[in-house]
Amino acid sequence: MSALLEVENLAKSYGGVHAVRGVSFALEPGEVVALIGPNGAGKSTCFNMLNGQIRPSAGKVRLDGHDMTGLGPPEVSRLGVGRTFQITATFATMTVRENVQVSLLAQAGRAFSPWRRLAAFAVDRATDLLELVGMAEAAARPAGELAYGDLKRLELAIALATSPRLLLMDEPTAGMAPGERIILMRLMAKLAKEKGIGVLFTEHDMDAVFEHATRVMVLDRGQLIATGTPALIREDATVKAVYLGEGLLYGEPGP
Ligand SMILES: Nc1ncnc2c1ncn2[C@@H]1O[C@H](COP(=O)(O)OP(=O)(O)OP(=O)(O)O)[C@@H](O)[C@H]1O
Repeated sequence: MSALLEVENLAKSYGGVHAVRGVSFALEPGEVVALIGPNGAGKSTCFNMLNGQIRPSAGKVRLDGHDMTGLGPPEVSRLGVGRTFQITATFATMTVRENVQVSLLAQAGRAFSPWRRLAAFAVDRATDLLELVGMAEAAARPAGELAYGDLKRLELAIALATSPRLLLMDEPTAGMAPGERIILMRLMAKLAKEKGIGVLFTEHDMDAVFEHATRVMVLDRGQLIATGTPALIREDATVKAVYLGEGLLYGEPGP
């Protein structure tokens, strides 16, 4: 049986710059996998290839055994790959619920139009999703009024509206207060476990990585240099060497 996500020898070059080279891994339903690495390691390029924003120079990406290499973001999304971004992508003047409804509408293959009555579309489903992320009470508020942590939870509901089997999360806790980070990461882990969603996330906060990832993959200069449990990665000599001086693995300042 094939894994949920299979990545085989994925590569992307820009002229002479090998942003990503020979990256291979698999991800199973319910797994929460962190993709970490120093600045410029190739994390964003990998993500952009997985959701179809960038066409790979070489390699294959399969979802449930179906080749999705080279497909664009709408097709990739329809196949079941959701994504949240480092900079949240919501409509500020719409209510929290309407933001989720727009995503549900798009998922149903219907474009948003001012003539269609958005207010009546899939209200229950939108409310269920907001409940799932703990945002039901804010349903009628304009998204632009939300605190940052709440906005991230709304963004998660928007991504879940596409019924993803694989969720790509780009630095999910960036810019959040420590308490909010814990809430979001626990929610992500719970959703993965309960709904069997595979999660791949990038993160600079190593506490979040070591506490919530079931597996950690380390990229350096475009190549995977280590893969393993958080405990193994924390003690890996090669990984330590890559991060030496950045003080990232243990939250200590560099020399
Ligand atoms: N469009 C592009 N043209 C040329 N080089 C690029 C382009 N996009 C990325 N690169 C290069 O590819 C490498 C990987 O970049 P990428 O943004 O994927 O790294 P990253 O791990 O996401 O970094 P960060 O943690 O800083 O976001 C870098 O050397 C970067 O300069």
